[in-house]
Amino acid sequence: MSEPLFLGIDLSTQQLKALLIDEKAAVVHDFAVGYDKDLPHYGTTNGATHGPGDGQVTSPVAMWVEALDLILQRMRDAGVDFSRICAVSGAGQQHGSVYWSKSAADALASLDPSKSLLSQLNPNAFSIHDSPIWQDSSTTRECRELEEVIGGPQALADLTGSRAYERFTGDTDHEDRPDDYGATSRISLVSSFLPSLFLGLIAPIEVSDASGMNLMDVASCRWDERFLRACGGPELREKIGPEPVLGGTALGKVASWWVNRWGFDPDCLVASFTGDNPATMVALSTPGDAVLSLGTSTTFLLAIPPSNTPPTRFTTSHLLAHPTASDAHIAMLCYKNGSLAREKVRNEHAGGDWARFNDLVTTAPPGNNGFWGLYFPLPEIIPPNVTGNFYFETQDGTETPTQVGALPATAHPRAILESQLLSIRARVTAILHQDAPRLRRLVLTGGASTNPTIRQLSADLFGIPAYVAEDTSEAAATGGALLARYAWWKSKDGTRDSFEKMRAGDAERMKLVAEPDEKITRVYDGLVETYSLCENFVVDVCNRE
Ligand SMILES: Nc1ncnc2c1ncn2[C@@H]1O[C@H](COP(=O)(O)OP(=O)(O)O)[C@@H](O)[C@H]1O
Ligand SMILES: O=C(CO)[C@@H](O)[C@H](O)COP(=O)(O)O
Repeated sequence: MSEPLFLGIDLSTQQLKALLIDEKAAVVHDFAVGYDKDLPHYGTTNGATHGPGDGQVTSPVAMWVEALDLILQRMRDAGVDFSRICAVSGAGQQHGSVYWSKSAADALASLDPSKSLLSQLNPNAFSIHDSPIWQDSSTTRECRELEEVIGGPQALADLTGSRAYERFTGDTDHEDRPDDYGATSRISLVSSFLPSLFLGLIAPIEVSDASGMNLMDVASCRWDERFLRACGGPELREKIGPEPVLGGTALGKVASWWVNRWGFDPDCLVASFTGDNPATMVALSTPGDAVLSLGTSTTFLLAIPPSNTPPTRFTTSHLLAHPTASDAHIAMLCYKNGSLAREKVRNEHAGGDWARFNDLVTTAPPGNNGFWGLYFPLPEIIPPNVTGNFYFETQDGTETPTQVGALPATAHPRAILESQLLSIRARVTAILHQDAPRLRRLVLTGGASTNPTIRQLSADLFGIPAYVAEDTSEAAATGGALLARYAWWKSKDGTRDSFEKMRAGDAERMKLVAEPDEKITRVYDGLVETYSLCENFVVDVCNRE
């Protein structure tokens, strides 16, 4: 009998990725479909469509379905033996939502193996064809209304783990399309939409990803009627489906479409998928690690172990339920202006070339000769809703920044890296749980984690060694594959429980990529305050406008 494989799918902002691991968690294959490049007929920019309304950002749900059809074809063309896959799970960009029509359940239950998913599901299985995604910032009014009903931002954060954020699913605006909302039978998150396709029925939402909706009580991991009523009226309870489940819960076996079209084993398990950030934690985090995910967004993630002291809820960061441990949590900072803002600086000031960008970073010293740049091409999450580019100088030897109209062209690459990372550093101490072990490693992942200059600057600025996974920068898909393996491992013996026990025999596949230079770390210790002064200035200006 050939060795089992486990499939992890990650539907992230710019690409769909599929990764296969073996029983020892080694990566065997990985595949990707880039939305802009491989599916240009949807006309997305970096996987998204901006507008028509102010701040609205969506992705065509049909594009995601077609990406799945295409990645399966690529896997077959590369010789993947689908019958070896014992379980599938995965990850989805957080907060994005999919709206199933009233005929979706029948369409999913009767998929014809001679036809693609796209041709059978699009358009009729969906009541809304443009799925709101995490880059949306159009729902400020809904957010403030929800906070007011619940008793303010802190009260909402205490209950759901986060104050109301524009991208959070519960705050999505349905008022301007009551007919489409009325025609919706069920609402999935991206992470529950994918397993629905594998199962041939609509899957429940998973607890950690449910924490990004402002609808779930983050302590009990159950939907809360108060939020459901405030966000979607009485019918939202039905549309949202059953209570959330833990990540890696076996939900059933693959539908016959997968067996008959692609040759999956009829016993292949489908496990609950989670959000891409929680899946990244599943793949990478061990106690004492901080994870810095440099995908489209930048996220900084800390595992919060089970504790007698419940984790503090902040209105500036998120608290998520942990996907595999019902009594643990994840603290998260999330920035919208991550890779795309860096790409913009690279294109405008480094000829579109990462090597040139890196040269410019390394020719300037830490502190960038007193040149500061804060870049928010999209309305930011931290600090909330600031937009635009802001430049400062501290040239007179003092730490007080002065706003200036421009920077020397060569100063931008280092300026953006320093300001993005100092924003995180300025907030880390606050979100570290009192029982958390001292941070010993910074684990980097996502597209930009392949960049050696970004690795070194991260290690220097945080003052801890930077690591990456040995065999892939796709941590979310790896976490998904591990959740698949977890569901399969548990299914073999009813006494098996914890995810850590399953991982106990696995080799640790991490490599050290940058050691901090103490002298440079000390320079950055002294720059946190200056960064905060620049940021406060930006917040004041944007709030005045
Ligand atoms: N060498 C590099 N240096 C810096 N950033 C890079 C490099 N290679 C890729 N990236 C960034 O990685 C981003 C994509 O990361 P990825 O993790 O695939 O995103 P997502 O999972 O959100 O779709 C791109 O937007 C690009 O800016
Ligand atoms: O909004 C968030 C987290 O709250 C984002 O991190 C999304 O989950 C998108 O992730 P990437 O595509 O950047 O990995």
